Amino acid sequence: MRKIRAAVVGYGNIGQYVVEALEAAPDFEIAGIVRRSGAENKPAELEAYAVVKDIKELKDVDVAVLATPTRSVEKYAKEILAMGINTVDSFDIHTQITSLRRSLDESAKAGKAVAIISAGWDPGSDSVVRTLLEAIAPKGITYTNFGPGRSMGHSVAVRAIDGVKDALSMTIPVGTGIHRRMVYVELEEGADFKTVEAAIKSDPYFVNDETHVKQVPCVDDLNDVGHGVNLVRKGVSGKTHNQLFEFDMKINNPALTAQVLVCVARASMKQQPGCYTMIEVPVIDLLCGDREELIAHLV
Ligand SMILES: NC(=O)C1=CN([C@@H]2O[C@H](COP(=O)(O)OP(=O)(O)OC[C@H]3O[C@@H](n4cnc5c(N)ncnc54)[C@H](OP(=O)(O)O)[C@@H]3O)[C@@H](O)[C@H]2O)C=CC1
Ligand SMILES: N[C@@H](CCCC(=O)C(=O)O)C(=O)O
Repeated sequence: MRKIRAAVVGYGNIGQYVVEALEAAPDFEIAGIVRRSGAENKPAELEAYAVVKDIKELKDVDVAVLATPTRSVEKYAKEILAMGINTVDSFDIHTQITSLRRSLDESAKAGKAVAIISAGWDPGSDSVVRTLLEAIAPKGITYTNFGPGRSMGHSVAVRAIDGVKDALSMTIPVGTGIHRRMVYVELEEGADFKTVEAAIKSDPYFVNDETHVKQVPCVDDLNDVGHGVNLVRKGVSGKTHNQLFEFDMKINNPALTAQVLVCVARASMKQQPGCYTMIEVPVIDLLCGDREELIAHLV
């Protein structure tokens, strides 16, 4: 069996776990890792791999796993799709997903490649669960309650603000799909706390939620990448009320996000050119193995 050759773009929290998930997958091999600094200060665990500044320096890449900040996804995806290489990402600004999908659909078709976007756990695997629950109880309400836990996306958005050395954004569930954001910031020398606090509260990641910003001497002393979700739908199947479904998980956030990225990287190899979200991809395509055996085992 020819293995799928994957490149990992960005070696932060998610990127490190993507490398591990690719190493554990029987049908993948790592073509290399793309970093802004290239091979400079190459981490010991990447010794066996090519670490480069530009994906063009890697050979025969089938799919690029974008483990970059969400706000950099579109730029990287457009460049890579134009080379005819598939891309997968975990873009998580929910209100911008349809416009990213339209934009990357054009790029993917032009490059004769496939993009699967917003494929982490939320958006991502939770989106598939929400879709299934809505299909089996078409009328009703779904509540997605996160945490408590570290939101990587919110923490990345805060770290990008001028004057912030490190940040941790904790998502606290207050019930019925409403969340409080507790943001812990370590500031650069001379940075003004009030200016940073105002920038955080006006960022689209935070603007609609109750947000508290606290200055701390060392974010690393507080850091815990655990997270989770309690997703509940109560609704109506046919004309029958009171159908109640619940999906619950407690997870290591970057490890789960990375595993979802790897399974959609596999699925990208089986789609026609274009851009897809996870709910548009046949779930069997996420799995490795013989189709009939999977059906016999899972159906
Ligand atoms: N949908 C979902 O469920 C989830 C989505 N996510 C998304 O994953 C994204 C990445 O999270 P995380 O791994 O914690 O982020 P990190 O900041 O730890 O890693 C991102 C990496 O991308 C590279 N990079 C490329 N361009 C930039 C840039 N302009 N600024 C900073 N880094 C850049 C860097 O790697 P290098 O130095 O090697 O170039 C950096 O380390 C988040 O933005 C979040 O939205 C995360 C969890 C769940
Ligand atoms: N996109 C999140 C994962 C889902 C949880 C969430 O959205 C949140 O904590 O706000 C993340 O980046 O960690």
